Amino acid sequence: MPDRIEFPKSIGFIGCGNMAGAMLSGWLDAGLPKDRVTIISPNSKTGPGDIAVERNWPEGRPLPEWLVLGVKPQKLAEVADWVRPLVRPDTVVMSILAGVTHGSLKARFPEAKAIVRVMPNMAVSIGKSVSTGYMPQGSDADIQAQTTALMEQLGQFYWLDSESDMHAATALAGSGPAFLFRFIDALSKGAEANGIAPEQARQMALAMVEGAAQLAAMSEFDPGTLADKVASPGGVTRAGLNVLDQDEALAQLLTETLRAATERDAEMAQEFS
Ligand SMILES: NC(=O)C1=CN([C@@H]2O[C@H](COP(=O)(O)OP(=O)(O)OC[C@H]3O[C@@H](n4cnc5c(N)ncnc54)[C@H](O)[C@@H]3O)[C@@H](O)[C@H]2O)C=CC1
Ligand SMILES: O=C(O)[C@@H]1CCC=N1
Repeated sequence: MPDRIEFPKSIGFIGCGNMAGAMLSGWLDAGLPKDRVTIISPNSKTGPGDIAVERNWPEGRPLPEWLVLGVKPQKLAEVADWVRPLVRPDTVVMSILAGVTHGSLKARFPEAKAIVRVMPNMAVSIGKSVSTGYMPQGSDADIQAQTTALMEQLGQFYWLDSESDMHAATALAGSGPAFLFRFIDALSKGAEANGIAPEQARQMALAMVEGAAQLAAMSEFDPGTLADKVASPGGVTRAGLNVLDQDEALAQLLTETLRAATERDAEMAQEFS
């Protein structure tokens, strides 16, 4: 468990859907007091922790110290015009938007004290994300430290030196859970095809992945070595690994998967910045 931190006195969320909502849940669990949070979003009535969702910044409420941008990248242009007045010289803007560059955010919110990009994943809600962050060199060290502290409440956190690395980091750590969910689904369907009842196949596939991931995380051996430890010569596992390893089928598939996601993130940087 990370140390308990001093949360900002006030945090606003512009958009609080799947991802920003999961971050907020994680922070509430980590001790962020609800009364420091303001959520603005057009659709729902309440957000995580039953916090009321507002349509506009509530009249008379002091502007937030930190403002988390949680809308889709496609919405940024539309949202920026009315969000700009909420951003003052003492506001830190945290963006979770895929692709959208620091420079573009700076151009939209020139008054901000600092702009920080972070790329979380959905496991923030259980404190198990692996997230990355980017701020240009020479950025305010205190803000960087506060960002680290905030993000470490949600799992592991790594700063990237180069913003362009955010593309590959987003593909691996941001999108990665979706790839793994597909993998679990495929394992489950494979077991079904071999006669295991669907619900049991799903539960077994999930439990196996959870156990294997924890074991790999705790092990002194790297995953490649662990795979070989499971496989007896001429045995069951080797027969399966031969399929995955034939012409490096799985390695190639995942390389292509990550390349496609990385390239899309770079494209989005052009489209939405
Ligand atoms: N879903 C994920 O696993 C991850 C998503 N992200 C980023 O998080 C951002 C949000 O993605 P999701 O949470 O998946 O989408 P989402 O659709 O669940 O959330 C977007 C939220 O923005 C709200 N919204 C729409 N128009 C708005 C407006 N004009 N003003 C205020 N709020 C508005 C929506 O009502 C919704 O609650 C994206 O920029 C995405 O790149 C980053 C990492 C992982
Ligand atoms: O799919 C997306 O664009 C976002 C970024 C990473 C996860 N979801």
